[in-house]
Amino acid sequence: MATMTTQKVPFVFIDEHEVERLLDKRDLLVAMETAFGHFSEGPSGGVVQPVRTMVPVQDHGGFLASMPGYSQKGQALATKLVTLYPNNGKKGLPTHNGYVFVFDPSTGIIKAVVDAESVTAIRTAMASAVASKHLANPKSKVLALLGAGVQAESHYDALRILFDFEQIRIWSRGSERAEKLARKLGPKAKAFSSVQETVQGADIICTVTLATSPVLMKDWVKPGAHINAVGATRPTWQEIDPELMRHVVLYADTRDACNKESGDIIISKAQIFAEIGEVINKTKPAQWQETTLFKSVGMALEDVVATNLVYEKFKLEKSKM
Ligand SMILES: NC(=O)C1=CN([C@@H]2O[C@H](COP(=O)(O)OP(=O)(O)OC[C@H]3O[C@@H](n4cnc5c(N)ncnc54)[C@H](O)[C@@H]3O)[C@@H](O)[C@H]2O)C=CC1
Ligand SMILES: O=C([O-])C1=[NH+]CCC1
Repeated sequence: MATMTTQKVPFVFIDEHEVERLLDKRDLLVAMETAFGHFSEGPSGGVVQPVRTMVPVQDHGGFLASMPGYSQKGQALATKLVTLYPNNGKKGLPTHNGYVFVFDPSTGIIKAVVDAESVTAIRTAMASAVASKHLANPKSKVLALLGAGVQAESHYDALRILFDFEQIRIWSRGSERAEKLARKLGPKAKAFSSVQETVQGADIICTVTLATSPVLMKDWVKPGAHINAVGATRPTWQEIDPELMRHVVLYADTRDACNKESGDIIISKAQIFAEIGEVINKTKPAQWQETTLFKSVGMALEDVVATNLVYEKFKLEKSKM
């Protein structure tokens, strides 16, 4: 065996509690907006992010996703390994599990292993917040959450940074979970038993379910509303009525991934108008007075940006000890 001349620095392990403590949501909002701009700039933006690999684990109804990404301008390199097992919910287990592996881009040496469940919850919601900042009415007062799981709660946490909601309406298949979340979010939140009632008149609608067929219908959506469509990340899965998909001004986290992975886009044949990064770069307009929909399937870049912030904060705290 070859002898090593230097000792590798051991990597740190950062669990979900530390992620929640270290990750400042306002910092993440700014960092993510900047990174989306870099992504949609093309090669000069310095982002490398292939469309992820998804391995179906068919006999167990699950998926393993491998999501590497690099931001040259942010000097951040990471890869997430995450599983999606929709049936885990029925067993009382988390439906998304995994870790983000954070590397030093100058040496390729691993610096940290970070809990992916918490990172995914926070960064996905923050991507929707960035989109809502540009695509929703700034005076939005009524938020509708379809789904009452991890993403429903993190979406409320992220969006309330930007909007002063008067009502938070929650629907979930199985009303118990919606009622539980409504109690947790406080007096402005209320559980509803029908999707139509939940979304009627809502300014911002977030679809954060594990549905595989449409739950949100065109005629129920107020003209000028903004929708963050976050679930249905497989080519045969849908959350949104195809009529609605064709009727909205459609924005995406990334064209390539959404055209490959989003059943809502593939099945409806709806055309993506712009990436959110193009709106940020002002190369495409934010048509926020129209009915808009931001389709996200998830970007490695979001994990790269979020874990870089977590690690830098961790290092800063360590240096002061
Ligand atoms: N776009 C992105 O970047 C990301 C998207 N996701 C997706 O967001 C969605 C929500 O994720 P989590 O909140 O973490 O999941 P979760 O398991 O915590 O919650 C799922 C929610 O969907 C409901 N649900 C389950 N099956 C349903 C069905 N057939 N019809 C209607 N509702 C159903 C559950 O009752 C629950 O309220 C999932 O589709 C997930 O894969 C998750 C992470 C990142
Ligand atoms: O981006 C992501 O981490 C995921 N998108 C769908 C399942 C997990």
